[in-house]
Amino acid sequence: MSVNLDLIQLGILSAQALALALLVISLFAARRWLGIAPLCMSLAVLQQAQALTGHGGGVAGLPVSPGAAVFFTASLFAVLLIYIREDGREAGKLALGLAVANAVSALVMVVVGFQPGQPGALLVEGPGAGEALGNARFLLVSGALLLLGSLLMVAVYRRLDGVVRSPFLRASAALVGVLALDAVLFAGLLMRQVPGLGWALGVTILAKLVLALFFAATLAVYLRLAGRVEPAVASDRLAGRALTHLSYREKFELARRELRRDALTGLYNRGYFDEYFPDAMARAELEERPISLLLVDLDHFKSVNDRFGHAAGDAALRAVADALLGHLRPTDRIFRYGGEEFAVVLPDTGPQDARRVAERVRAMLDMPASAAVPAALSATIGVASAPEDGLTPDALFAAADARLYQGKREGRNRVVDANPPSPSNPAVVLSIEQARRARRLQPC
Ligand SMILES: Nc1nc2c(ncn2[C@@H]2O[C@H](COP(=O)(O)OP(=O)(O)OP(=O)(O)O)[C@@H](O)[C@H]2O)c(=O)[nH]1
Repeated sequence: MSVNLDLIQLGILSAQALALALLVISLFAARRWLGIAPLCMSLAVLQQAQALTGHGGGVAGLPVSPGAAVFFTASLFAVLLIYIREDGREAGKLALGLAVANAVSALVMVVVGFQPGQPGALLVEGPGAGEALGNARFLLVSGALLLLGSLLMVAVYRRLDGVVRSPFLRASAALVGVLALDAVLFAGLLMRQVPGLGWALGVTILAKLVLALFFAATLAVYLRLAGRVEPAVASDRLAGRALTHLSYREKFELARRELRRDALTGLYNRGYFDEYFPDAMARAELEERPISLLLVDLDHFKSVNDRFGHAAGDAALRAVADALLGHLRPTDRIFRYGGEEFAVVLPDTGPQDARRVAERVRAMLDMPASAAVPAALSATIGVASAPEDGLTPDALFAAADARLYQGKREGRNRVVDANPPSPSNPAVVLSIEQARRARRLQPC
């Protein structure tokens, strides 16, 4: 079996996808003035077009017209867009609304379809009872699949939040997964009688994959452009003005991000350290990878405040934060743990490398007075690594803290780690293994 899909049809389909993406984005962007109803109503109307193109035949060799898949994907795209820029509730309302609208349309078609020649038949001018029934069934099924697909798509997108940074990759994964599942379900429900199903299914999945990537790319471009117009994290100066224009979801994201940050330095704060560090350690243990913690404390910082004033002390803390940010890997997390104390989590880093990083940080913070820092600075650093120094966040923190204070006692401006390294003793290595095994056996 072959598909007679020529270049002109491909061109029409691409234009259809582009036009729908632009329509959805324009109506979505205009929601501030028009409300969300025009987008929802337009999508509800497009469901009819989807049923007509889908059920009313299409490309020879394919049981369902690719045009219907474009309409379907555009609806999913709208749900995802609303989820990202508004919230899950609003996205759920749209998906449910479309499923209900489809069910009502299906009912109307059935009623009208069974009254040929009656006044009501004018509503479906043309198709007879059989075709009206087919359309009704198509609408019901696609409404249900849209609802199911939306739930799944949002769940996948949410699951990848914080794991995959690129919105394009997240949206692609969510749309590809849902569309592939949709193709399989659709095949099971509607295409059973069609010969050559497996082959047609393959083509359908491939086409949906291309569609998913197209809509994900459109979404990423829109988010980037919209982000420029309405920055997700507003600057202090803009905050008042921007906040009034942000959606609830954007305000929530902004507040969540702000909650994790220290206001003075912009680094992550102690609250987020308490949330992040146990997770990072659990991940490291699960993947059997090392992880290290540096506790960095500035030396005699009180004298900076005392001699130059609190504002100069603040400027010095900001300079230290910038220096740390500039010298560590993007995967390392830097926290302002307390006043002049910083915590640095180094994933995938064992004791030797952690020592090297700590030495580099210490040398970098051994700063003479300059325009940025009013007095010479230095720092003492305590280093601890898992699994060698312990397998729990508390144990690792306590080890790094004890070494930091040892460094202070021994004269400051130094790095203290386990020296000699803890696992040099085979008994220690054994006890780490035993602790790991015991933890794995514990019920969740
Ligand atoms: N300017 C400024 N100073 C701060 C801030 N937070 C804490 N500090 C100051 O940091 C100083 C910390 O003093 P101490 O805990 O005695 O430690 P230290 O003087 O650095 O001495 P050692 O740690 O023992 O080397 C205090 O003077 C705090 O006021 C802040 O946000 N801004």
